[in-house]
Amino acid sequence: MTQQWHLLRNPGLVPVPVSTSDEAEKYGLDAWRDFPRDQMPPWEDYSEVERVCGVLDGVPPIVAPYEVEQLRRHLADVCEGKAFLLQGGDCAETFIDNTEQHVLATARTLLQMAVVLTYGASVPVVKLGRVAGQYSKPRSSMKDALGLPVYRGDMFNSLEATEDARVCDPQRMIRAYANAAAAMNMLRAYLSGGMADLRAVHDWNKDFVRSSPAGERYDAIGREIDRALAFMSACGVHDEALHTASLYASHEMLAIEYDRALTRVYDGVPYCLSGHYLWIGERTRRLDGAHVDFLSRVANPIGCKIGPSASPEWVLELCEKLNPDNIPGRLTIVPRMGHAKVRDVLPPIVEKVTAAGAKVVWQSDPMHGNTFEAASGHKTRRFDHVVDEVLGFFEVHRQLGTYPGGIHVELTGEAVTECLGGAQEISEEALASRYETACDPRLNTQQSLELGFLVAEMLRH
Ligand SMILES: O=C[C@H](O)[C@H](O)COP(=O)(O)O
Ligand SMILES: C=C(OP(=O)(O)O)C(=O)O
Repeated sequence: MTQQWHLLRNPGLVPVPVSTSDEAEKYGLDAWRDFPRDQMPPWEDYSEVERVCGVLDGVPPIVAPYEVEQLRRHLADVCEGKAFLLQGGDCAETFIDNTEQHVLATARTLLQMAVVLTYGASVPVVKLGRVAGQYSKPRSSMKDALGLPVYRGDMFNSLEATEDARVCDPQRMIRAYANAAAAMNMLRAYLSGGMADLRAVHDWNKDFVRSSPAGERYDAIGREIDRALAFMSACGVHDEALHTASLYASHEMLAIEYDRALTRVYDGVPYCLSGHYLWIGERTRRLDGAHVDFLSRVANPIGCKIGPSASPEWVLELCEKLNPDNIPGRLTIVPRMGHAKVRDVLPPIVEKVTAAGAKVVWQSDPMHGNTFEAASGHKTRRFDHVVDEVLGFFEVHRQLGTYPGGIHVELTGEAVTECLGGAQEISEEALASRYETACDPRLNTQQSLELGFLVAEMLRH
């Protein structure tokens, strides 16, 4: 199917489920079923999966097509160097942590980072949460350290360490849907109801600058933002944009049955409405595979992670497959090379894609190539390595004259101790004190804000 990108002509028109197999065939929405599929959950009874999907086929989706289009247009601005993309949130959202406190803390941290990044980049920052649906995880091994079937995310099984809890249960897709819908509902309400007020967000940042051991370094930017806000207020600028913000929802598109069940056709165009933006991970990006095929059929903006083994030729083929009409904002390429490799591996990829004229957003994921196991057995990352990978990503783009469009980080708005270093100097010994992630280590609030300030400095220079 050729993508039919268009502005939404009638926002009141209702998207409809793909109810007949003829219709699904027309859009190729079930073609993925015939392709090789990595990370396939070991369902015990596929007919139960189909029954659950039958329920999800008829529910109201989590996001609306006009929002998806809005995000795609914002990402087109990123593609053209007129905006910057900030994406972040839990590695793995869990049902138990889907509380107001947890979800709003993530949103608040993203808003705080976005303010300093907006100032550093002097362009709007597009905010994309790993929220309201990040419930599935690709894994490197099928067994965990205890020899149990591995945890695959709350969409599939439970983190609890028993054989029974690790059985993949299709009913969990219904819980994932309900939790995602509740989180999205609450985020919309708070973000349009005062939480995103620029002055309030800046005040939280001032608290951070006051309390951070590295506060002195960030004080200058904090004061400059203060002056800019005072200037705008003196000029009588009271624009709505100063009080509200849009935070879009994203998740890894791993549970294809779930995302397919939440796909609707709107005005002749299929949208996957389980989230605004979906990405394909490093472990499921094969060109002839089910994940790439499914995302090639829906009109959402999408991303693909690429690790150091991705060749320039392969990345170009991926661009042709996922964005045949070369629509700006449709495709984001997310290098996650590791800080020691990014400067060597990324340049030929960016050169090849740029020379071919392929329009993509380049976004750095400085987390996934920098994971290692501490002596205590905790999976961790060093804050310095994270910063260095972003720096390397910026250096590559500066040298090539291309645009470093954004960052994608695993973070939480809570004071966890999962990543080493930062101004708080979290040590290996301290990791155990608040190590709460269900999968990979996240930057805590302070480390996230510190990263925001450091990236703002990079953007200014
Ligand atoms: O978040 C990404 C992956 O799901 C994660 O890094 C896999 O972790 P594992 O290597 O422990 O399976
Ligand atoms: C699995 C993830 O990343 P990657 O595919 O890059 O390992 C992720 O971002 O959750």
